[in-house]
Amino acid sequence: MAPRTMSISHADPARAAAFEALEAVRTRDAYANLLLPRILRDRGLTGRDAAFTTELVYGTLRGLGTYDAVVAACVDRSLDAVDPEVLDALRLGTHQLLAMDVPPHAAVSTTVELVRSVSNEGASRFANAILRRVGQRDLEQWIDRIAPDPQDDPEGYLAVSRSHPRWIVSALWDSLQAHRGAQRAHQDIGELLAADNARPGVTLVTRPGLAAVGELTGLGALAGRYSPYAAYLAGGDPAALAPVREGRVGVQDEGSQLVAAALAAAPLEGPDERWLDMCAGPGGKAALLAGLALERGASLLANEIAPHRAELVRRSLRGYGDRLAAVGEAGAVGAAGSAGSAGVAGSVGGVAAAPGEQAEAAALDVAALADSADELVIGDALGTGSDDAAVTRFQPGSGTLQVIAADAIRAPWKNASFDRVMLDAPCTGLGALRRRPESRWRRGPEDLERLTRVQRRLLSSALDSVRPGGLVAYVTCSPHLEETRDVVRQVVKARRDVERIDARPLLPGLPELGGGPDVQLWPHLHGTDAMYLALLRRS
Ligand SMILES: C[S@@+](CC[C@H](N)C(=O)[O-])C[C@H]1O[C@@H](n2cnc3c(N)ncnc32)[C@H](O)[C@@H]1O
Repeated sequence: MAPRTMSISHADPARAAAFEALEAVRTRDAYANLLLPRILRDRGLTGRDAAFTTELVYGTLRGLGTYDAVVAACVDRSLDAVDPEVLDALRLGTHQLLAMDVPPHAAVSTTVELVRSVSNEGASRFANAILRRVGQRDLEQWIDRIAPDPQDDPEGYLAVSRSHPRWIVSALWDSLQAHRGAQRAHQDIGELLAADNARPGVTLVTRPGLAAVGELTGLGALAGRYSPYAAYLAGGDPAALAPVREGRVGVQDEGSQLVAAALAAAPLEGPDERWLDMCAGPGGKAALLAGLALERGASLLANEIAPHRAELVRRSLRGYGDRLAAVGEAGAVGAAGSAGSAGVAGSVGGVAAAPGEQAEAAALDVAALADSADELVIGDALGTGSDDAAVTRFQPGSGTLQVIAADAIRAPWKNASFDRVMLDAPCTGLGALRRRPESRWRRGPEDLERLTRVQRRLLSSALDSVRPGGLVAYVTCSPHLEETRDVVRQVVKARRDVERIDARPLLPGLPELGGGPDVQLWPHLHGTDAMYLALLRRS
């Protein structure tokens, strides 16, 4: 990347940074939300320039489907025949012309300059001609002109006008229909897709026992609408807040908070001492569950197949380190020690991240990370072994936390070991498209077969792991019916020991939760990611 950075350094710095990000997303499968802060830092962009670049990158990636259709209508060849670098620049220019408050002459001239610096004089003349055509209409006029007739082809119309791949429009519409009925689905689909295109605000989560929402409202945040642990940050960098740096507060979508809290709140007969988070990386739900477990003297085992993500789980739990050390339990967090064959992630209490690392970890949007490519790691394919020694160090009922790295399909713990199990399964992430602007263009329906096979196996393993009478929460950040309702139905049907629980009363105050027993949250209705929750009891 270094030569490219140098070659465009004389172009407008904010736009050059946006171009660099777009190119990395296209060529290296980079994640914009992880990459952009580094690019901004490297180029010394702050304040308004950083905000401009961020909007340019996120907006362009979200609007890519619409913008490509507009550009395609302006060129006399297929888009495949346009130099990919020139096409990236044209996308950036189109976003400025159609969706940003940038004077048209500035949008065109700066983009032409950018093309000149990354390509040649001919390409810059080409870009100039195309962008002048783009600028002849506003977005609405372009959509009228290029999108299919909404009466003849409603999905095709929405795909172009709301910039989503058609298969995603279709999957989201099916899910809305299943949960809310045909009429509401028809009314809602446009709003849902629009919500995917709006940048979400930053939601904070207070770790129970370590911070309270009042501390955050005192710092200018607004108390969350539904989750008692949530606060909305009005602006600014969450990593700059002391409670975030200290690991007492995290960044987490309110929907993720609600499904974790629902599992903790579900009535349970018998002991309530051993909790398991089966697929815990990077640790957002584990950190909330940890606090809720500790409040009642229960212990949490947080498991994650990928060792580097188990390390993120460990970091997300770091705020509990001192408390646990003070309890002084044998085998408490801190006892797990060195890695076994499965890569035990190590102790929470004993490891202190360097200050820089802490700030970086704090700045990570855990909900965004949950959909990184790693989530498609499939346990059985990797053949990760187990670490029985690590699991036996787990001390139920003594208020301990432990992080291990193992394949939950070949669980290293004994059957019926746990009272409550969270299974936040690897999924397509279609419920969090607003957070990951590029992900809609990366996923394909072909991902589903592999994912649903893993999801079924993980859910069977979760049900084996919980004791009779114990509870399993099956959660995805996707509303796709195949990886939510269908997975649960198939697994429950194949067993005689599972009862479905109505999850709706466990999310008090939330409107429009549908007919149950499962809960599907929606960005356009609840302001959360489209989290799915099914609650199951093993009989
Ligand atoms: C949706 S993410 C979990 C997000 C997490 N619960 C949170 O709130 O931060 C799914 C995780 O499951 C992990 N995973 C995938 N297959 C697994 C397996 N067989 N065993 C354990 N973890 C697995 C992925 O690496 C990924 O970190």
